[in-house]
Amino acid sequence: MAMASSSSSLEPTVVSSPGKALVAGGYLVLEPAYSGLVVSTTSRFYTVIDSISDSDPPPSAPDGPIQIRVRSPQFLDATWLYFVEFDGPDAVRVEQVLQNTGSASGSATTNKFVHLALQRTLALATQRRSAGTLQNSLGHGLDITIVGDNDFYSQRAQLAEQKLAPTLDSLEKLPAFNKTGVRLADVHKTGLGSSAALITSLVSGLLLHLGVIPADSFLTEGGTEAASEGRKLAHNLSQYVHCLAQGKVGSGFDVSAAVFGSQLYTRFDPAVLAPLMSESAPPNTPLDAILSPSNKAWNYRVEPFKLPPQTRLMLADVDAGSDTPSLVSKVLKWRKENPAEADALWTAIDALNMRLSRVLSGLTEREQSTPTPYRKAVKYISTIQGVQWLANPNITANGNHAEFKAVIEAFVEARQISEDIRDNMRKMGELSGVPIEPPEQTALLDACVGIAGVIGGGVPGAGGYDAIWLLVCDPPNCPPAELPSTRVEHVWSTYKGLDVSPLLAAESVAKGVHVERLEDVKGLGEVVRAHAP
Ligand SMILES: Nc1ncnc2c1ncn2[C@@H]1O[C@H](COP(=O)(O)OP(=O)(O)OP(=O)(O)O)[C@@H](O)[C@H]1O
Ligand SMILES: C[C@@](O)(CCOP(=O)(O)O)CC(=O)O
Repeated sequence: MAMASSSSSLEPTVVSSPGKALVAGGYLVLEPAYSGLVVSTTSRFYTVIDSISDSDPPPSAPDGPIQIRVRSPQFLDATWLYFVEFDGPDAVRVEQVLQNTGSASGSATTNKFVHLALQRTLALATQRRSAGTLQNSLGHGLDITIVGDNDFYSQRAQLAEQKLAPTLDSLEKLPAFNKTGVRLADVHKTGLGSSAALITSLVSGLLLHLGVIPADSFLTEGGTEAASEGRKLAHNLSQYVHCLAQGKVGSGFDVSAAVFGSQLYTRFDPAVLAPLMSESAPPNTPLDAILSPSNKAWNYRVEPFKLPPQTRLMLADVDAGSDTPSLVSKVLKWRKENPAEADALWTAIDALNMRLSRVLSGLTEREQSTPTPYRKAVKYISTIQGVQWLANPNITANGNHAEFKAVIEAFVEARQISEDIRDNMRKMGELSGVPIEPPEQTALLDACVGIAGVIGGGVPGAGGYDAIWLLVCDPPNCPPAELPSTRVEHVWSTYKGLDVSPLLAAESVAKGVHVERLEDVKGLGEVVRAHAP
């Protein structure tokens, strides 16, 4: 791979990556035999990397150690300072300088996700460039700001403080990168994959800023085949850092979505990371040979996916919360103890998941081949409940032809498949004693899929109590009051039994991690400058 010159310009390096919702394939996607359908979101994580300029030398002596200052301005006590020490030609250490932040608690916090991202990225950088070149790229050091769109963290308290109802309009009124008023350890996350998006944007930004990958690495789009070597390296390194920070090797669908965007994802064999999974690995552990895109052991598969035109993903944060790792361990324990029954169930669910992916992709093809019947069909079904979509015996009258009916039949099939997936995921939960779609979520989802214009829905990822997803018709030029999303919002805002709060996130059409311009991102320049050292 051609080395790029480091971006030692005064311009900051700004990189963003999307959040995610695993709409089909929870638990199955942990095994390479099965795939998961993951939608990347418009809600994104942003990393801004500035070089500490000569005019702003760090507090230590001008020729003191190289420093990396990291800030997360949305949180209290979320500033971390690191010293960078080069131990010989191919080893680098990144040590946190524990400073009294003057916080109420008086104690400095640590952040394993940030620390490991810095440490392992710089280690890889010294193995791809020379320590000397890297030291030049680092200069006095780096000033890094990381922020996530408001969706990643519950905004309930902020809405209540401003006496705003929990609606999409209210969420739009909140400041970008809103302060949470709490420490990271105390924030209510919403399940969009903050750690995966954070690590992907931070690692990708560092690789660019330090010239380890070419400046155009994230211009190409598409899945693994079309992706650049730089994007693939960012993927492998982000997967490694994320697994190390989380202390386990999950399926990696969240990092893959953060890197490549919406996709049908098939995991890599976790054995590829085994040699590196010790946090105490020596600073000069050889990373490049294992993490390089040329290492065929990275046998993940990414098939680009997008939701059908004129439909919209809706996500809700259900204020009940679940502990994903414990759900996963219980399901996998049951699967191990009941292999025959589990295999049959996994096979049935996988068949439904793959059909859902094909039917939704088939609808996109129909919009391209018969745009007018497609758009008329979406407009028609957006006004009536799913159970009535084929009820009209004269559906092909009044100038509507077979293609019109065929589109509606495809939407009916997508609806039926998502209901069948729900049935089987509930069965997985009942058999393993895990609340994957507990009764409270079933009641909420049943109420939602009965709304006119709603295609289907379910519990994303591991399920539990903390979120639901819906796919709804979203015809253009439709009065807001007649949109299915408006009807859904009303049901959510008046729902009794669970506290259901919408997220602004929709499906992102951008393909994963990409470079941003500071001035193009609403509120980002202000939040960076407001917290400049
Ligand atoms: N804005 C941020 N700045 C710094 N670190 C963050 C930020 N947001 C999240 N993190 C890091 O990510 C960790 C959360 O990772 P964890 O794996 O526990 O959750 P997750 O599965 O990514 O959560 P969710 O999917 O709900 O976002 C936090 O403990 C923190 O270390
Ligand atoms: C259960 C699992 O398959 C999905 C977890 O998804 P989520 O974190 O609940 O969005 C675990 C994994 O894929 O790593």
